[in-house]
Amino acid sequence: MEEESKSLPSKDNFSEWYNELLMTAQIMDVRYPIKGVYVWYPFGFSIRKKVYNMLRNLLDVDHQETYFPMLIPKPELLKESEHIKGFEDEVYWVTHGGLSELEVPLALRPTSETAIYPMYKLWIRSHADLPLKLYQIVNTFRYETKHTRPLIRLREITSFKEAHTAHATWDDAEKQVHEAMDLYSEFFTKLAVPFIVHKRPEWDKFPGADYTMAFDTMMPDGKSLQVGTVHHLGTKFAKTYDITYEDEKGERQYVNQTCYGISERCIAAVIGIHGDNKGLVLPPNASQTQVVIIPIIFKKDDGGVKEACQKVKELLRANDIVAVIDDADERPGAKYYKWEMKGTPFRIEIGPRDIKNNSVMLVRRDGKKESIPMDGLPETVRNKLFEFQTDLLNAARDSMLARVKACETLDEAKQQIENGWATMPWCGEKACGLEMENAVNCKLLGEAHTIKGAGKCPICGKATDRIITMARSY
Ligand SMILES: Nc1ncnc2c1ncn2[C@@H]1O[C@H](COS(=O)(=O)NC(=O)[C@@H](N)CS)[C@@H](O)[C@H]1O
Repeated sequence: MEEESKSLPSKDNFSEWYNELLMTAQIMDVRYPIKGVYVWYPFGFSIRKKVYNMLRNLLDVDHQETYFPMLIPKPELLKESEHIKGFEDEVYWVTHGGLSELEVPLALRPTSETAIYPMYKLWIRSHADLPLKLYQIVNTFRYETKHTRPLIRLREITSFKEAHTAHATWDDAEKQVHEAMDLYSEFFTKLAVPFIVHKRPEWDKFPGADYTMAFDTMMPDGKSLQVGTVHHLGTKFAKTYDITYEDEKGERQYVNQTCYGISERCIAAVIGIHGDNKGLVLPPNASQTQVVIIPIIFKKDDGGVKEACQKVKELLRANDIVAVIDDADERPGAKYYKWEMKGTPFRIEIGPRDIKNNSVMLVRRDGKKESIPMDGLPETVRNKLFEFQTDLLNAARDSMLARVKACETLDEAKQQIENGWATMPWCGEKACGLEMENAVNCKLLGEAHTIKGAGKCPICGKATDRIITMARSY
């Protein structure tokens, strides 16, 4: 495919840089003729594949993967009133089969509670069937009216991982909420994406949920990106869909449920947070290729360089490190540019001098360059890969936390969210919360366990130790 050789705009203009990079690095093609619907380039899809395989491996420890229908009959979708209130203006409808109008309109799943839970009713009979922990990775459809953007706000969400669990008691479901949060923490840590977990305010929780825990990360423009959510659903859906089980005493009880979702926003976060003016910077767990080997040949006789490259590639692959040799007939500099644009974590340069010293030149994507001996090469490279992932995460976390600031007044908060997040005391009343959102023109992300403090609610003046985070959001 034709590589776009255009240079990137500066990352200081994040939105322009982000859009240009998605095309130049061949992640997603935004030219599909439906708003909010985009096309994966094969390279972008290789990132998705790597990232979602990692997510599957984490889930498959104690979940089972399955697949539910995309089409949902209107009566099923409308059953849970709070849920449908939250989604009715986002649902796409299928009204015809060929030339004939359908008797019952069918919704394209915006999320799959209303497709799955009628089946859970049929599948769950006794406490022995619990806990039931299933997930699927599917496309979902939401008629988003806010600004659509590839990987961030799509109308066809192409990589929607949704897990749906059922438990005997509210506490068991609460335990599952925490297990899901631990799994998400591990997943985002492996992607070197820092996050703060906020409990969403009552008025912004998932429609039909008891409460919502959200994983929020900060994009370079200071806006928050909700990259994952975990919802405690209590018995609301169980009562609506009559999902009951027979307990040990033979009595019928409603199940308690949770659901938790991650979409391709996790990839938007990796690209946005770690990328630089030369292109993508991919943590090893997000990149199909971890090391590209570049032969440095000056004259006809390559002095054994080609052979050495082959040996290094085989050595690394034998140790589960994905290495490729770029032996195209191109100047090394042109190769560096190409692989840096694609965000490959490491480059190994091998020239006659390296052969003589029995070493290779290891260049880390962020520029760190060092000569390492051939002896123990795979072990050294593996350690360097892990070091890179840790350095990326620490740098991103430090930069995010440096931009979260405790503010005394709403004016100060308004100023602060121009380029970061503000935290302020909040009495917990919805009226005050909504007034804070209006005054600062932002979203209240909610309260975070990790953010402590005390003060007076800026609206009603009541003393409180509840601290809330405010941010501009995607
Ligand atoms: N239009 C969208 N484009 C891309 N990602 C989205 C979009 N809408 C939501 N998401 C992502 O999908 C995650 C789950 O969506 S959700 O509405 O919060 N939760 C659910 O749908 C629940 N059924 C859990 S799967 C969100 O946390 C967000 O990261």
